[in-house]
Amino acid sequence: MKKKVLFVGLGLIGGSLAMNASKKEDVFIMGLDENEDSLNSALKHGVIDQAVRDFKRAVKEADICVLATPISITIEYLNLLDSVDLQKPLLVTDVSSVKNKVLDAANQLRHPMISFVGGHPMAGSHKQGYTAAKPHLFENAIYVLTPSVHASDKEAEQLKELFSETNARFLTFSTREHDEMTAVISHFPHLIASSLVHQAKDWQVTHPYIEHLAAGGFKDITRIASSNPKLWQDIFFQNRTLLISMIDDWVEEMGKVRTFLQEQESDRTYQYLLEAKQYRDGLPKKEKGAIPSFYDIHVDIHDQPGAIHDVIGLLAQHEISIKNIQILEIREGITGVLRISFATEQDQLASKHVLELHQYEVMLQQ
Ligand SMILES: NC(=O)c1ccc[n+]([C@@H]2O[C@H](COP(=O)([O-])OP(=O)(O)OC[C@H]3O[C@@H](n4cnc5c(N)ncnc54)[C@H](O)[C@@H]3O)[C@@H](O)[C@H]2O)c1
Ligand SMILES: O=C(O)C(=O)C[C@]1(C(=O)O)C=C[C@@H](O)C=C1
Repeated sequence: MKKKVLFVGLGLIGGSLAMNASKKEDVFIMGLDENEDSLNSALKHGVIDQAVRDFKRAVKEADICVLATPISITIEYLNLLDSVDLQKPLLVTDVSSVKNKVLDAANQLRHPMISFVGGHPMAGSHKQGYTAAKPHLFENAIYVLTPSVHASDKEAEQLKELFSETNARFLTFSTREHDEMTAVISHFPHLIASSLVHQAKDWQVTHPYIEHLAAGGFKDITRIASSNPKLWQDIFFQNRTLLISMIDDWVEEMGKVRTFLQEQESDRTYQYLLEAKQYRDGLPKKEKGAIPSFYDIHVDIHDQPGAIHDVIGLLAQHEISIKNIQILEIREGITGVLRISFATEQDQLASKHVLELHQYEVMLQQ
């Protein structure tokens, strides 16, 4: 018999995960989303087998429930679970970017049929909604698991199996470790990106031309400031305490740099920049994932004649040679994805640049 999986929230993350789970022949997917357009599209594309609207009724039928809504809503759904008259075991997971309050709610569940293993795929985008979902979003990404008190390795293995098509790499951390690391590497950088945009906006009052000078550097470092503010408001408040202490550390750090400049300490300034460069350059580029990767990019293309030819043609014009090309996904009526491999990082970056100049959406696979 097929395993029944209920996805609550079919946005960027829920939709992308459902696209992967739907590749499994032994899985029947139910989808629930307050956005009717997302539900209908997911049904039409075969990403879900059934659209449902009543959470309590649907969750009774499910073997696994994936909560992929904004974090505060995920907690509301978790709080409903004890009042459901479950007749069979239910494995619940989530995708929330902050784990503390989610795990508090999960650990408080008393229903003997429920087990909970928290999940957080460490990949995403500044875009939102089902239309931004992509099956390859998590390829070679880290997928953090944070088990609750109501879970064993068996349940974690079930999730790894359900999401094996993502080609993500699963790692288990405690809630605390997870929230501290994501505060440093994801949430605080987001806050800084937004603050840099505010600074530019303030300067624009006296320097109206400033927006036209925004080139690669500013755009690279502030891309994430274009994300959904509602989602990030939720993330900031869920990880509020850690973020406050990181703001204090940052102010102290800036004070240090300010002194270097004030006191004209050019050697220490150089050393500061050098150490940052060395750490940044040393970040792992190729995590060993399930797919052996070269220097890959993923390019979104439209399902229309000549689409692949156009991409290859552009790269050929710029004398960038391709080592391998693969169609990852083309479903009728939705964007497809090409994976293109290069021999060198230089070719990888050059191809991204060329394709983006021609309005293609390109993701570097690192
Ligand atoms: N965006 C990212 O980069 C990213 C990455 C990893 C994890 N996450 C986490 O994933 C979760 C979802 O984020 P997302 O980026 O997919 O957002 P999203 O806005 O793309 O998707 C959220 C979905 O939840 C639906 N929804 C909202 N309220 C609902 C309700 N009460 N009942 C049913 N459906 C409801 C929305 O209609 C939408 O389809 C968040 O918890 C976030 O922390 C986000
Ligand atoms: O790539 C982006 O746009 C993201 O912001 C993705 C990102 C991140 O890397 O910080 C954001 C939030 C998540 O919880 C995981 C991943």
